[in-house]
Amino acid sequence: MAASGFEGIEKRLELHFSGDDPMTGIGLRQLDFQTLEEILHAVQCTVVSSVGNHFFDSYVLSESSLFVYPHKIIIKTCGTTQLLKSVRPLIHYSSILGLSLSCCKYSRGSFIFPKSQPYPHTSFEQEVVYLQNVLPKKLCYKKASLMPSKLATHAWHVFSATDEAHLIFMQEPSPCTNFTFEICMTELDSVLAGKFFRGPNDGKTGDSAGKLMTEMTGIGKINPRAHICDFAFDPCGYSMNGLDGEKYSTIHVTPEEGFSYASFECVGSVCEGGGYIGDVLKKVVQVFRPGTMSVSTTCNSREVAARVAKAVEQVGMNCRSCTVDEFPAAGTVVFQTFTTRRT
Ligand SMILES: C[S@+](CC[C@H](N)C(=O)[O-])C[C@H]1O[C@@H](n2cnc3c(N)ncnc32)[C@H](O)[C@@H]1O
Repeated sequence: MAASGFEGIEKRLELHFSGDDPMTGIGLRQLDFQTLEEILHAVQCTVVSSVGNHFFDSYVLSESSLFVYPHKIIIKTCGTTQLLKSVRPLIHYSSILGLSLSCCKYSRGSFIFPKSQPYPHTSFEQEVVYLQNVLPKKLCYKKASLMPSKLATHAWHVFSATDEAHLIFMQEPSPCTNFTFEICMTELDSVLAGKFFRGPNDGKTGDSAGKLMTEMTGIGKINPRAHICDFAFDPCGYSMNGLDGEKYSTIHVTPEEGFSYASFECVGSVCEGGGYIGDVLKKVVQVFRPGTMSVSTTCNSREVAARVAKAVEQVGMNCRSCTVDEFPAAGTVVFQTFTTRRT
């Protein structure tokens, strides 16, 4: 941990691969555990728990989460991890499976302790230069953007790069557009944050203490359909991955006073309807009651972001800013910030 405190803000990397995989159809899921551990070693984190379903494998990490789909990998890490150091080994090991990188998306919020970040994460400029050096030249449609907000300490950093084939594939119309929410919450309600501390010598494992926190905090009710893989750190801290068919969700909590932070991320479909999206957001706000929250929505339609503002305002938060930008292959990113309404 940095001398100042634990850096909860995650870095998030999503890589898409193309290539024929006639033998197995499971693509990247063929990467064995030892290979994944080697890749994570470069990032400076380890696996603490894992579970998979028919569609993907999910891993809770010492610093956040990893999701492995046949042609897509998502790694989210916090603390002082060096997430971008996973790109080179992932390109290498996927090529052995006959897969080649076709799209890269990198995003993160503003670090709480930016001076504690190691290379290549000391600045967004450095991260972008690093990515441009390691990515194959065919990912030539690229863009880096810092999306500001009215809150001086909250900006959203996004980089995306794609090859032509993936760009064309992403532009094909689809009846049910998918979206991704990346939610960052700070200044958590201290009573609610207290539920993510373990008692001294509680006699529980990380798994059993995690299960209890999932139940006691209401996290288990956010998506009752999801199969949850949870883990409680000692003396405090919590991570979970939710698996609902091919959709994942993930929550990470740093409950310490002074730098408390929680994140929620999920994928969904606009066809699920405004009611479902609003219901999920309201439940998330009620689990943590944050002072400040940012919601980054990645989608090909702007309609979802309007539903976000409506739902979050109904649970006592005011929208302070909304920034919109377009990225090749990633689509439209809408970055909204909210603060608790003072009564
Ligand atoms: C890994 S979790 C969740 C990280 C997540 N990005 C977040 O802050 O929302 C981090 C919390 O677990 C605590 N923790 C306890 N032991 C830890 C360990 N061995 N590795 C990482 N975090 C640990 C940290 O102090 C912090 O409160």
